[in-house]
Amino acid sequence: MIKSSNITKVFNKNKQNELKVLNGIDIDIAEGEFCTIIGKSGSGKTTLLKCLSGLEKITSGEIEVNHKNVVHLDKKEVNAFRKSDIAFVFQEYNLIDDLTLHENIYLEHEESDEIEDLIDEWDLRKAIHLFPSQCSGGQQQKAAILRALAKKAKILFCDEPTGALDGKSSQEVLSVLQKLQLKNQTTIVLITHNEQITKISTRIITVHDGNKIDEVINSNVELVEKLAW
Ligand SMILES: Nc1ncnc2c1ncn2[C@@H]1O[C@H](COP(=O)(O)OP(=O)(O)OP(=O)(O)O)[C@@H](O)[C@H]1O
Repeated sequence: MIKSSNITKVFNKNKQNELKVLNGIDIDIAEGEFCTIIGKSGSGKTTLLKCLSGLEKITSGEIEVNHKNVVHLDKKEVNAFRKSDIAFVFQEYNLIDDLTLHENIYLEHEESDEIEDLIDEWDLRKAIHLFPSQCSGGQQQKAAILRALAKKAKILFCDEPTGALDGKSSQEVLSVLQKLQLKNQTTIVLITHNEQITKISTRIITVHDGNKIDEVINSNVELVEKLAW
């Protein structure tokens, strides 16, 4: 489903401030997996996620996602791929400032009962017609996750999707992600600093200084509801 071979990423290549951030990473994630990427701040996790999802161009190597080689797509093809194959939850939410949370969530997709139910379950209704600047970080993060879920993509990339959420909200969000994985076979690749999330993952990849230094297949995956948050 998501396969990378020896990918490298160098920012500002051949300039004074050249920075090698990925040093040749191989990844092979099957359909329906819940894969977490962990590692210290600055180790290259976000860059890796952006490269795997086609948001950032790699310097060398190959990436195949959903049977498409995403490295050699032209701009139009990359846009089509991003629109149809994947959804991305950004660490900084990336909501549009002058649209309400509701407008952000349904920017590209029709209103749906599933999303409306989650707006209620996640206690977002009271903020739904406010602009991002009028909302808490947690409310913005929930809206960013709902915008990604509204796409119903087969692959979901999430960069610290519970970073701004308290324990209860984290559990609610992760429970929805786990259901998508278990029932719809959605493939989830998620960056986290939260140890708990590794327990609900099928695969845990550790990145350090741009290298994959560890990979664990978890044969004892827990249900979100069974964990104490
Ligand atoms: N667009 C860019 N231009 C230049 N350098 C960049 C760019 N994006 C990231 N970097 C650098 O790449 C390195 C890795 O950053 P990255 O955001 O991938 O790390 P991370 O592991 O996700 O960190 P965190 O856990 O703090 O989010 C950092 O040194 C960062 O400054």
